[in-house]
Amino acid sequence: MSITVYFSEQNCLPSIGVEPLTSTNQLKLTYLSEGGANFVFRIIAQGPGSDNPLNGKLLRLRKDLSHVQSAKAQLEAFDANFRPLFPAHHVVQQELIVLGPGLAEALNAFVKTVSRPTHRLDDVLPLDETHGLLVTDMTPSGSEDVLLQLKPKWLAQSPSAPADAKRCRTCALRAQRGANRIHTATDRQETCPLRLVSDVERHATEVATSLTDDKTIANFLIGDGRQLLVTLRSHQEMLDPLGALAVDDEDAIRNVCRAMTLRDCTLFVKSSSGRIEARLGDLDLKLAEKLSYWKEVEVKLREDGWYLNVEAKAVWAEETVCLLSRS
Ligand SMILES: O=P(O)(O)O[C@@H]1[C@@H](OP(=O)(O)O)[C@H](OP(=O)(O)O)[C@H](O)[C@H](OP(=O)(O)O)[C@H]1OP(=O)(O)O
Ligand SMILES: Nc1ncnc2c1ncn2[C@@H]1O[C@H](COP(=O)(O)OP(=O)(O)OP(=O)(O)O)[C@@H](O)[C@H]1O
Repeated sequence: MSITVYFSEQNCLPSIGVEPLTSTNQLKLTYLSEGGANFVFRIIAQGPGSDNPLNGKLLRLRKDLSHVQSAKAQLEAFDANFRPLFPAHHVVQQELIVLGPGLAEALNAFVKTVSRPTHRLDDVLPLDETHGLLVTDMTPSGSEDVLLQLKPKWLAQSPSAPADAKRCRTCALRAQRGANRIHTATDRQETCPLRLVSDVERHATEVATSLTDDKTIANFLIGDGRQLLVTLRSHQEMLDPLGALAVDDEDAIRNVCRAMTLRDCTLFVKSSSGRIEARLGDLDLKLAEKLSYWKEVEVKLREDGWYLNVEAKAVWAEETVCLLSRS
């Protein structure tokens, strides 16, 4: 299932709409996926061999939800906070695209016809958004291609954790949620981020091979890709050296938001014919409204013994995954 759209350049910006203009390329959009904040569409040329000026890019369009920023604001935040932190080839690139009149209405009708997560069926595109984002397409293109999509999460311990912790922030939260039978996608991976970036090769290798059966990707994670993870870790640490519980001034809060974004971003690793492309995505700046929630999480992890693995007897389980509990 697809929807036909027309591509053109307007004042040096790419543009798509539902009305053909002079010198336009006819393209098709198919629904790829969606999250809590955005819809993601594939962009396909109309016929085999046809020119696709947007080849290698996906269309990411924001949802009509109050917590989601406009495309321009998303791009500004990305440029100001994250683009400078990593080499360009290691980041999912973003650029603006103009949305023509009637496109949002057409896409809202289109997404009603495709198979989507049931809990997101009420989500729609806003009718007054003038722009979308073109992002680097990390989906596998050939049948031999393999994609690993993972959240590296907290690559260093939380500064709010006790010094003698037996669990890192990611493992502590997983244990706490697990006691309530709640498991996020990251929890289900059952990995410890500290082990992934451990200097002890055995730890990093075990985590990498548990994340993927693809040898080229596993070797990348413990080889050339390690530098990217270590850079990510150092930005997480530098932006939040004190922990959410200790911050109160505006600059520090802004940096915690940046650090929390880097602790929740996605690493896409694509292997095509032995070649690796690795990029960090989902670098959408988190908003300061979440600070009280992050503080609350830290207080509970500390007070209820999740960091120290001395949680209440009824829910106690010996920690076996976290680096801090292993030799
Ligand atoms: O609380 P965490 O560390 O599990 O991270 C949340 C993620 O959970 P997961 O990575 O799956 O374990 C969670 O991911 P899912 O929705 O579970 O896919 C969100 O990314 C959440 O951020 P936001 O509320 O959407 O801004 C994330 O919340 P924050 O990073 O803002 O705390
Ligand atoms: N650049 C990309 N390349 C390949 N797949 C992508 C890309 N960007 C997004 N996706 C796919 O689309 C899904 C939803 O996209 P995305 O995570 O950007 O949505 P979101 O609404 O911002 O998510 P969240 O719920 O974290 O706010 C991703 O989980 C991923 O599978």
